[in-house]
Amino acid sequence: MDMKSNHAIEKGYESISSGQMYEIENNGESIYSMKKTLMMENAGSRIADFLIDEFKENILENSIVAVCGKGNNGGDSMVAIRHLSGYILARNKAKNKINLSVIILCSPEDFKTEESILNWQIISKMGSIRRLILDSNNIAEIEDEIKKANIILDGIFGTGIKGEIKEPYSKIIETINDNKGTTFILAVDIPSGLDPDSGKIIDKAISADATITFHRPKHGLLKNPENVGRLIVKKIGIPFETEKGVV
Ligand SMILES: NC(=O)C1=CN([C@@H]2O[C@H](COP(=O)(O)OP(=O)(O)OC[C@H]3O[C@@H](n4cnc5c(N)ncnc54)[C@H](O)[C@@H]3O)[C@@H](O)[C@H]2O)[C@H](O)CC1
Ligand SMILES: [K+]
Repeated sequence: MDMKSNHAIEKGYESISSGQMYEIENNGESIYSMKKTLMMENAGSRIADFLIDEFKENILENSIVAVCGKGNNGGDSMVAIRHLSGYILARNKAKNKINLSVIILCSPEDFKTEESILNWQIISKMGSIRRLILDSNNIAEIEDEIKKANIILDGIFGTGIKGEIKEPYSKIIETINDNKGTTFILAVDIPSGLDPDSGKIIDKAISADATITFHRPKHGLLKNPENVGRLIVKKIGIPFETEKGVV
């Protein structure tokens, strides 16, 4: 669903707070045994489907770069790249190296959740995907990869953003924004650096062409069209019953 404006809010897509979203996710896992790995898989596949739908055959040639933080926002983005790799390789048999890369702005040991560790393990075994890792690649290489991208997945921060943005995240956000106009910037869940509830820019934030968010929009996404761009909301199979007592 595309939210053209704040008024086109259909039943079941009314916005919620990030706290309510975490409660719903935790209900999904604790009451309905819907592991977060399943939620992440569905989120990542919705991102891939959106890009395939948006770019059609051009997706085969585009350089797509996922810029990942160490939280589950980065995890969603890694899932998306895996789905895109399968789609592109199936159509590009001649090419064994496709134009997909994953940049992780941390060291692999920094991944904490089962779901993001698992998705890094999968990605790190896929020869079709170029990987740049902050603690082994220098910032210039990472910035160069970002500058060459036709499509950037902003997977740096989602609802877990807190306080001042530390380096090198702040610089990377700037580098991504410098590409606006020549690169399609898709924010995963929340434009990184935006407060998910107030929509305020904490100190620096991604200025996205579009934001794809999961389950329901968070309040802040309806308050900052400048950074959010086109808002797409995708359900990811979390049982509706998880909202009982929360929404
Ligand atoms: N809503 C759903 O159903 C699902 C949401 N998913 C995705 O999960 C993220 C939230 O994941 P979480 O790990 O809680 O937070 P982030 O990915 O945003 O991680 C933040 C990460 O960054 C560090 N950090 C926070 N503030 C700063 C800062 N100011 N400077 C530097 N570093 C910072 C912090 O330590 C964390 O590690 C949500 O947005 C969705 O994208 C699920 O994957 C699928 C279901
Ligand atoms: K993001």
